[in-house]
Amino acid sequence: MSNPSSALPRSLKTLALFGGTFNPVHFGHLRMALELKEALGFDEMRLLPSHQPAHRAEPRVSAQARRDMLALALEGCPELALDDRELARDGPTYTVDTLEGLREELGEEISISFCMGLDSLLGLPGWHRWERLLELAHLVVVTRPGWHMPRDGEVAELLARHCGTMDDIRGHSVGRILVREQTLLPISATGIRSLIASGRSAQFLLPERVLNYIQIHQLYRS
Ligand SMILES: Nc1ncnc2c1ncn2[C@@H]1O[C@H](COP(=O)(O)OP(=O)(O)OP(=O)(O)O)[C@@H](O)[C@H]1O
Ligand SMILES: O=C(O)c1ccc[n+]([C@@H]2O[C@H](COP(=O)([O-])O)[C@@H](O)[C@H]2O)c1
Repeated sequence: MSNPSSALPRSLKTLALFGGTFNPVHFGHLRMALELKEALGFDEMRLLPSHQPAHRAEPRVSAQARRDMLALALEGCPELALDDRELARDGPTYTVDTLEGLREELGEEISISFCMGLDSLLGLPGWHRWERLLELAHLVVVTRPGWHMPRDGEVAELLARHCGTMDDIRGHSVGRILVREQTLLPISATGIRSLIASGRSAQFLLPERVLNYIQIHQLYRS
């Protein structure tokens, strides 16, 4: 007699990572991570601050301070975790290195998803060894207002080849791209930095504890 459980689709443990400069972390990031975790049912969602962002000028605020603000923001939120492994590596922070390290640590029998806004996906062909990324993880992409799915080019081809569902992500450890429409809060770290630099208030855009940290350490003042 056949085993009925053999007909069930495979279901792996699912880990999601949401990487960013987080300079500073704000409610847009936090809501995006929490909503993704709840809506897609990831077992774990980690926020991953980058050390020396590969593709932009080095932030004036240290990686340690950006990490500390993230830790403050996550206090009292057991749904989201901090993963500060990128801070331990010198040189430019490349996602491919992080994912290779995670694979070495966790093995092949776990589904890993790297989450990003659509703006980040459009820049993917500029990422270091970008073609390797889908051999190490899935990508979960959240559409952002003002940004449109490409109709042609490398990213459009990538989407067509790897497009998948949450069932695919649970059933495979790597290789799918899930695109999700989600309402994002219209908040940006650039906007917050410029408010503070011009002496205005950034209250209600980011957690109070993070704002206090910014005030105590006099960050982002012009
Ligand atoms: N308001 C937002 N809601 C959801 N996701 C966001 C929001 N802003 C940025 N993201 C996403 O968060 C990730 C990290 O972004 P980042 O740390 O650069 O934040 P940012 O606010 O865009 O910063 P900056 O204004 O300095 O570029 C990226 O994948 C980006 O698409
Ligand atoms: O690996 C790369 O080449 C690469 C290039 C650009 C961005 N990333 C990653 O994408 C995430 C979002 O980056 P950012 O700068 O928009 O906050 C963050 O985890 C970065 O390390 C990675």
